[in-house]
Amino acid sequence: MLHAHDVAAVRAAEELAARDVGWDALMQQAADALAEVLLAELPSGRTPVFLVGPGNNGGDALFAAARVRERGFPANVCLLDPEHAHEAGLAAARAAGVGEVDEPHGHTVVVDGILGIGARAGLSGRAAGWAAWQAETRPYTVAVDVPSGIGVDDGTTPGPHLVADRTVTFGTSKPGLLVGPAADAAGTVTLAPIGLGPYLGEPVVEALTTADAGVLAPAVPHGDAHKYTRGVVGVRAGSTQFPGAAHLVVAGAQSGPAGYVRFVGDDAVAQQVVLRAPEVVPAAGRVQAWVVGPGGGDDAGTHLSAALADDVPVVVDATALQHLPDHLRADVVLTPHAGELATLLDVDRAEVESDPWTHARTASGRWGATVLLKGRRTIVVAPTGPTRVNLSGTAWLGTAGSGDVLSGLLGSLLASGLPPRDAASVGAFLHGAAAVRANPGGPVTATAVAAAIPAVLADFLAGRLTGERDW
Ligand SMILES: NC(=O)C1=CN([C@@H]2O[C@H](COP(=O)(O)OP(=O)(O)OC[C@H]3O[C@@H](n4cnc5c(N)ncnc54)[C@H](OP(=O)(O)O)[C@@H]3O)[C@@H](O)[C@H]2O)[C@@H](O)CC1
Ligand SMILES: Nc1ncnc2c1ncn2[C@@H]1O[C@H](COP(=O)(O)OP(=O)(O)O)[C@@H](O)[C@H]1O
Repeated sequence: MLHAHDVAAVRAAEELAARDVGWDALMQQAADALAEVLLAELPSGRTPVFLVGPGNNGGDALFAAARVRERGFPANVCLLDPEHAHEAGLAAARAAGVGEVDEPHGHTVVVDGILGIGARAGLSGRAAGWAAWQAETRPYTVAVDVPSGIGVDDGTTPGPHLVADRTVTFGTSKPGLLVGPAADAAGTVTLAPIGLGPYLGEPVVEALTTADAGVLAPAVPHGDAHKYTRGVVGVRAGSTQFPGAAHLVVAGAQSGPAGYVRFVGDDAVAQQVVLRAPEVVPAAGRVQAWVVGPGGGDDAGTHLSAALADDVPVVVDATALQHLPDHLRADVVLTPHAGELATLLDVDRAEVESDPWTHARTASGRWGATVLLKGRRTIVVAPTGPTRVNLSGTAWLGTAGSGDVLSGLLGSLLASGLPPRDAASVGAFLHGAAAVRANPGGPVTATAVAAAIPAVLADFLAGRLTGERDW
């Protein structure tokens, strides 16, 4: 599991760690880790420019520049505010023979040490000018701790900021490196442990990795399992207008760990479902989880009420999202995309896209439900506990019907006994990985994604899942 902590938590951990080892030791560890990445990573034959701000982030950059120079490589520094540069860092850089330039122009490799977690989002003045130059010329850029100018705690980018190819972050990840538009500005994130671990509390954001198969443990059938103990998932989806959605939700439901799929809906649609998927039982009955909404017709509200009355976990997607009662429960998983969440909250889609985490939390708070906000980095917010962000998948997954497959898979995971946060986050993770598996580097259909899920799930359980992301 990857973990991210907010600025207040990092500050508190820093204080505690510094009491034990001293501030200078923390900064030297950060600079060491940064220099190692730079030495391994910087394109040879080009002189990097280290952009240096007034705080400790600039200090890290200065010490790292000194190390790079000491190892025989060229390095220039460019000070945002020479009067306020980190004193010891500047002395070290000068002693090592680092060059000093007034402006970064002409450099094709940049180390961004302008601002770190002490920054307010949005750069101004000279730093904003550097951001504009960087956006125009696109030098290869490594950010120190965070790209300067992003919203570190919320993942927003309300003003000028740098865009990195790689970010070397210290101690723990930060929410802004994982969620929202800021995460796109971070590039590939490398975590440099600097000994903060023992001092950090519960993270605010987590992300599953290929090593987290443990979350699926409650869903794995044991020797004496049968189809009912594995869980029954009920599907209330599709309509005569959108019969395909019924097939896709069923395909998603069949791809997961549950042992039994029921379908409840229009008779003609039910007949078609059984023709394509003869394992499905087209009759109401006891279920351990419901999926309601994809391709739903005029009766989507009735289906939602019926599913909620059952007092089992319910996945609410698409049409059913238009019929929410005032209050829901934590085991109800709402699965909007940004447009649907905007409608639910009566805001513009662009507002949701510019600050997805805040909007997902607002919806979770308003309905008391678990919210899975779909997108490039799908976000899962439950009423309590850390947010989960999904880092698997591919932009090819943005294809009609793939959300229907996801809702079916989520229903299966819930029916098999996973708690809502785990079901939603591992469902998004497997769904994204299946899209890559179905056709690495190319287009996929929602049907192909569903077909790829069982093998991806098996590889995940066996700890041999690779290539889960192609971005
Ligand atoms: N995590 C750890 O344990 C360790 C952390 N370390 C490193 O420390 C970094 C945090 O350092 P930091 O606290 O000195 O803050 P930092 O980000 O350099 O900036 C503060 C300065 O920026 C200014 N300023 C703020 N916003 C601004 C804006 N929008 N536009 C313009 N200026 C703005 C602000 O000025 P003021 O707010 O006073 O006006 C102040 O002068 C952290 O990211 C990591 O790299 C490591 O050394 C080792 C251990
Ligand atoms: N750019 C992207 N990168 C990765 N995944 C994406 C991207 N765009 C969409 N997705 C994923 O594709 C799925 C689309 O779901 P949805 O919008 O509900 O489609 P539909 O309603 O057609 O089924 C979601 O799982 C979403 O996270």
